[in-house]
Order: sequence, then C-alpha cells, then structure tokens
Amino acid sequence: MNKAELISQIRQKKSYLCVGLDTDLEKIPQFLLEYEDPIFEFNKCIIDATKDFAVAYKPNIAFYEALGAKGWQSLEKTVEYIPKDIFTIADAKRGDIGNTSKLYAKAFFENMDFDSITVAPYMGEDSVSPFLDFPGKWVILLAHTSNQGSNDFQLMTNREHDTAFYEEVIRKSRQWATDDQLMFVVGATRADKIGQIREIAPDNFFLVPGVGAQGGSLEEVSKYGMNKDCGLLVNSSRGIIYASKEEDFAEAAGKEAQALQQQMEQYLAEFKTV
Ligand SMILES: O=c1ccn([C@@H]2O[C@H](COP(=O)(O)O)[C@@H](O)[C@H]2O)c(=O)[nH]1
Repeated sequence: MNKAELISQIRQKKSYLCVGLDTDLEKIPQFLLEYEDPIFEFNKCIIDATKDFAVAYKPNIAFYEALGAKGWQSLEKTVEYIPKDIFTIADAKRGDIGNTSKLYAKAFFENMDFDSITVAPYMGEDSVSPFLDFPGKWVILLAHTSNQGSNDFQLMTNREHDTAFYEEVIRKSRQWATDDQLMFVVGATRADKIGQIREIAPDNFFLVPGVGAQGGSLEEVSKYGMNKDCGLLVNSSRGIIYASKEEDFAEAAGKEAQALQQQMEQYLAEFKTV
C-alpha cells in the first residue's frame, strides 16, 4: 500500500488506529482452544469486529514464532484474512548483515504479503537497505521506543551535535529512503518528545505503540505528533484484543476500537495541520 492509499483510508474511516494482534494462547478465551487453530480463530473474530475502525493491523511476530510451525501457519492465514485495503505491519524488529536482511525481507514481503516490517537501526544502512529494495513495501525503523530501557542508548548524547542517539537515527536514515517507504516507531510514552521528532521528520508517518496497557496519552500524541496528512498510526494491542476474555471478546474488542476511533475523529478535526 502506498502513502496516498494509506492517507485515503485514514480520511475515509476518520481513524488512525492500528490494532495489535499480540495473540497469546494463555490469554484468549479458553473455549477457543477446541478449534483446530485457536490463534487464527481468535484473530478472525477480532478482525471482523474491528475492521471498520482500524486502518492497520500489527501482528507481533514473537507471539507466532513462539508456537513453532503452527504459529507461522496461524500468522500466514491471519495476514491473508486481513482486508487488502488495510495496512499490515510485521512487528518483527529485524535487521542484520545485508544478505541476511534480504532473506528477512523475502520472508515477510514475498512469502507473506506484509506491507511493512519493523526494523532495528543499530546495524546501520546496509542492514536496512535490503528491506527498501522491495517496491511498495515499507520499513518502520525503531527510533524512540516506549519501554523504560529506551533511555539506556536512545537518549545518549552526541556531544558534537548536542543531539540524542534517536535523533541521529532519524536524521541519518531519512537520507536512505523517501517518506513513501520509511516510518519511525515513536512510543506514546514519549509524547513529550514527539513534537520535536515531528520537526526532524515532518512528512514521515510514525507508528506509535504504548497507548492503552502502557498508559501513553492518545490526546498528547495526536496534539504534538500529527502533520498535514495525519502522519500517525497509533497502536493498541492488549487494550483492544483482551477487552473481555469471555464469550463476548470480539464484541468488547469492537467497542474498544470504536471508542478509540471516535477520539481519533475528534483529534483529526482538532489537531491535523492544514
Ligand atoms: O516501542 C515499542 C515498539 C513496539 N511495541 C510493541 O507494540 C505492542 C504494544 O502492545 P500493548 O499491548 O498495546 O502495550 C507490542 O506488540 C509491543 O511489542 C511497543 O510496545 N513499544
């Protein structure tokens, strides 16, 4: 999916919601365990219930990899099931020497038809560029993540330029790709920094995890992070998919997604720059 198509989805649905499919056998309603593929069954119900309110889905690959071959099958079926006009993110956080990155890209962009993949920038340009060689596909580079440990390296200061490491990542990587191919992960728990990050990357989309279970503020992220195209995909995983662990889990997920979409509709009217 290209940038214009993504923006058009955001306009149509008045939403920049990404639903995280962090599907865990221990957390899904136990009656689903009777199905042959409980993970896919759960995802299918969640997708059906939330697709009118979401512009993106983000399966976190760890939840599928941990189940071995069966987990990969559930993931493949899930990606196939997501409607084609909805953006898909493989939250895999890959990145390695060039020939290895190339095969990671093949796995997620060719074997499975994901629109994008999250990539760790630590190994530099030649670890990221193989993902950019796939036309129409996106790299979502970790910039300033939502976890506490992000302070360990991402805030280190480059004394020469008086900039934090995450700023260097953004400035440098913007030279490798257009804003049609490159997004950045900025945690919702970093809302205090998102305005400044927007100045460094005015046109790139940001994938923003950390609202809901991690306590980030949707309002602040929207107020300081939005640009003229919206420029945000805000993710919630546990807050939506585990809104209920009973028989009504899909309905509860739908309600939670709709509540977020309604706030987003309001923030789009209030904060989107012209
Ligand atoms: O900085 C980051 C990068 C990725 N994540 C991932 O997003 C979801 C968040 O889940 P919630 O349940 O909504 O907290 C999860 O898959 C993380 O691995 C992140 O949280 N922060």
